[in-house]
Amino acid sequence: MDGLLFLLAFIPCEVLFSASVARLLLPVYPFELLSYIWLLAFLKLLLLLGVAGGLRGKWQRSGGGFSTRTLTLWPVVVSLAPPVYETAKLLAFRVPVEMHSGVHLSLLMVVASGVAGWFWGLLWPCGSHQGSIKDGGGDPPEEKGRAKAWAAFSKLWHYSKEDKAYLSGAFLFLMLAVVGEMFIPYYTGRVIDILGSKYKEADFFAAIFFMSIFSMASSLSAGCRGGLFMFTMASLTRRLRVLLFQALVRQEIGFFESTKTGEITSRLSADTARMSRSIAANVNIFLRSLVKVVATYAFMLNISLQLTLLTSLDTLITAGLQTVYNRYYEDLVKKVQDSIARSNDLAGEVVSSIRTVRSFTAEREEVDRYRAALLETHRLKTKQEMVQTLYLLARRLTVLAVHVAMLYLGQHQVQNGRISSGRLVSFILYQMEAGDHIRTMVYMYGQMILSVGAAEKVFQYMDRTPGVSIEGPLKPDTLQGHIQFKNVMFSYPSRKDVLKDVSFELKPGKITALVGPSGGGKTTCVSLLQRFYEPQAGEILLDGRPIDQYDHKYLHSKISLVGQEPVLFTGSIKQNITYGLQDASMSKVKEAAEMANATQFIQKMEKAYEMDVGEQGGLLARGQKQRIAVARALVRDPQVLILDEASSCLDVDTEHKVQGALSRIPGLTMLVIAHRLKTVEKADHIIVMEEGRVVQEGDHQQLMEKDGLYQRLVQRRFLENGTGHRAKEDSAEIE
Ligand SMILES: Nc1ncnc2c1ncn2[C@@H]1O[C@H](COP(=O)(O)OP(=O)(O)OP(=O)(O)O)[C@@H](O)[C@H]1O
Repeated sequence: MDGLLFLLAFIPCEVLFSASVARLLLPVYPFELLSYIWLLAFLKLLLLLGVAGGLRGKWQRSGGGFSTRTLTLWPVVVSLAPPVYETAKLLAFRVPVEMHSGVHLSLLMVVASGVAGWFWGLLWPCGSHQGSIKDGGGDPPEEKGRAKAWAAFSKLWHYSKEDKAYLSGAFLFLMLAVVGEMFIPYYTGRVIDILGSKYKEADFFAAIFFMSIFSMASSLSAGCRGGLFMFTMASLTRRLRVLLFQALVRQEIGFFESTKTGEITSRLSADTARMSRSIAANVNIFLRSLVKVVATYAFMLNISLQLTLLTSLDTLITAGLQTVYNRYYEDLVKKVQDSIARSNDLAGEVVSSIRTVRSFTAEREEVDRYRAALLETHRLKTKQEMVQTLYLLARRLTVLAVHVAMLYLGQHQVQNGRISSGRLVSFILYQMEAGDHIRTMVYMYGQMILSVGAAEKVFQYMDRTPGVSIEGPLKPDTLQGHIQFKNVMFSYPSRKDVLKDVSFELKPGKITALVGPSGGGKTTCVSLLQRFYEPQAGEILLDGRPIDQYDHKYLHSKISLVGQEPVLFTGSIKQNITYGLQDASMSKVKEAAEMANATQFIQKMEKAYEMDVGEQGGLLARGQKQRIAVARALVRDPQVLILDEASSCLDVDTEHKVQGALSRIPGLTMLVIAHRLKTVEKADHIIVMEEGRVVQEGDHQQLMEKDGLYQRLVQRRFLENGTGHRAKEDSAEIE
């Protein structure tokens, strides 16, 4: 229906113009016929664009019809083809301008362009919107995708501006290299002609001389062009990586939970490299090929029009084959890459959890899983090779067929004296080059779109606004460390209602303990206090001001956290204690280590504070890691200290010493999450949480007097510890 409506709207306009207006006004038109043809073409273009606009509006409302591109391209092609043809004919062959008009011609034009559009759509299904009449359904998703890809490409271009000078140099050398190369087949043909006819030494040496000059100049320019493009590519990759990393580390914690590490690292490594390649390498090769194709065709047209037309047939078939192949092959490449990534992920997961694998004797299952993943990759790769082989076969057969036809026609033209044999050789050389470059162009175009796709993904991360803003302005000189949770509600993206209307207070100079069954929401409260997430309702106040109004760096220097699993980084003990600080003195480091009761074991080490802790602190025991983590929190003189199960790996003596040292810090607000009774009962205030709610509050004495969850938790464990074993009592846990 849409197609019929399209024809019903366009055919009358076409007929009106070509059959009536065209003839009617001609007798009274005072200027050249060519200008009349151009004038008519523009008038017709305006009319057709108006009709197209009407159709577009109708289809936008009803949600059907053809794409915007088709509705623009069709009027442009149908209107401007005749004047362009007449002008080219006049300029190239000095043939007088003719006025082609009439109903039959108009109908023929509409039908011919319709068939061409249909054929185009068939040959390039993904690009059907570029020219096919019927693309059904407004702007298809691929068109939107491609438009987005081009938007990403122009953005990438923007990031390359810093290398403008190098890129301009590269383009200049590109043109020089192409111009030089273009003359080589010409002089080859000329040499053959000189040798075949009456031999003139001067002509021969002149031809050889120019050929050498052009060869040398083009080789030199090609080298400079390649070098400059590669240099641009390397610096663009580096710049993009830094910018992306900068954007990544600003994202909220939820982003890292919902995005796989492999995906982030592949954006950082593979995608950034691929996108800069699209600017440097792909654009370089694409442009080189484009310029070469245009130049080669100019030379070929100069030699023989018929032979050039025949070559165009080869070009069309080759380009069609390459496009179809590209789409299929790229799809396969993507599948192979995904499959390789899956097997790598699998291997990485097993290696990093080898202890678990070993203790559950799952080695055999893991090897089987890895083998299956590799087999899938192998299957896809075999398919990829097969597709490549079939494509090469089809391409070679086409090239061969066109060559035979060209030699046949060429031989006729030489026999008829229309071209010399030397010029036929030149033509064949040009034709071979043109074919190669058209294939490269189509391939590179596909690669550019593909790499622009990678760029789009990278820009998605680069432009992402962090879910939790870290731009607060507050940096007060003094801070009390008074914290209030007021009716806080919170859900994780993957888990609803984790905190339900939670309200409590942490007072300066006091130790508050957060206790309760596992999964009650204790660590979640800490995460909100650290601004890893944003609560959905309620507010968290620090000294009466919403916590999100504080400056990011300031807030984290005032609120220090020692988490459940102390995370250390590769580097010395000192570097780990001063992590994130630029100006911590050695005496401050030693003081913090002393308070964390870490001095003793550090001094026993060969290099003391300079000792390397290994990857993720792997060379230290868990208790030692925890003490370094405590020292790291204390070295920044926090006003609020959060210990989330921070002493779970410390022996009771050590914990006692650490707590003693901490209690001597004046005005420190301390929040302790612990399962160990000895730790909890010393707290000034205890908050009991269960299933995301605060169910009880008070000190140990008050809570023990009430018949509630706290009492039950304590009694349960106390009964267990009632055996009198000291060791057991030490590890007595509330839950
Ligand atoms: N990052 C997360 N994404 C989704 N759900 C989470 C996440 N972290 C915790 N949860 C869920 O939220 C709930 C509260 O977890 P939370 O870690 O705050 O409890 P907890 O009281 O600290 O437990 P534990 O004492 O075992 O550390 C749990 O049901 C947990 O499964």
